[in-house]
Amino acid sequence: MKRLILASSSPRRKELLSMNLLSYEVIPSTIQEVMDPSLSPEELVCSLARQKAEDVFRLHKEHVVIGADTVVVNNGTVMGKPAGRKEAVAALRSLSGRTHTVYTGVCILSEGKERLFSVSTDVTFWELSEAEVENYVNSGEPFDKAGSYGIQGLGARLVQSIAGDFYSVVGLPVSRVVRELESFGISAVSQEDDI
Ligand SMILES: Cc1cn([C@H]2C[C@H](O)[C@@H](COP(=O)(O)OP(=O)(O)OP(=O)(O)O)O2)c(=O)[nH]c1=O
Repeated sequence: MKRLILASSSPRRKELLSMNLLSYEVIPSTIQEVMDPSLSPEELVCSLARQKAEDVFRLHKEHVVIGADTVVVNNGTVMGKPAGRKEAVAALRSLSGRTHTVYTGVCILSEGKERLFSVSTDVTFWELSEAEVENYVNSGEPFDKAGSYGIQGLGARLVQSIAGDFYSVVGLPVSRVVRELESFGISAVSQEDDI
């Protein structure tokens, strides 16, 4: 039977799959993420998701592999994870009082079959004071996250509203993923199994 492999080191993606799927294995990809400026945000996240999935699929062709990538796009600027404190502070200042878009690309691969798609979600931030930005960066939460915030954590208080899939902002549009996985013969946990 085909097993599901999550080609990701993201604890969030792991959690979101755990909430919804019977079993899977985690084998993070080792690709170097390069932000190609000639690509649209949709093309960029799809390309990176595919590179991650392909990297792991190469050695596990008998299974189903899923890769994903998330970026934040604010006023035309594509933001990944911050390189350090300064970049995190600058990113949060630039997001303050504005609406940005979070793009997550997903690639699901099995022998002879591929599904590649992206999901976009608009997120509006409250106007942030300098103290709020400093305190949030001091929490350490921004450093492993695209756009320097985590909507699922302390970052929740920065967010005024969202339009779209919350879980896609967190790193995996899990309801769409579960539906797509059905066509690969991977089914979700039933309510009975869950209780
Ligand atoms: C905007 C946002 C991003 N993120 C996270 C999701 C992703 O883990 C991360 C974006 O970086 P990615 O490069 O997409 O993923 P990753 O490096 O964490 O993991 P891998 O490449 O091994 O799959 O930002 C949140 O957790 N919450 C948020 O609100």
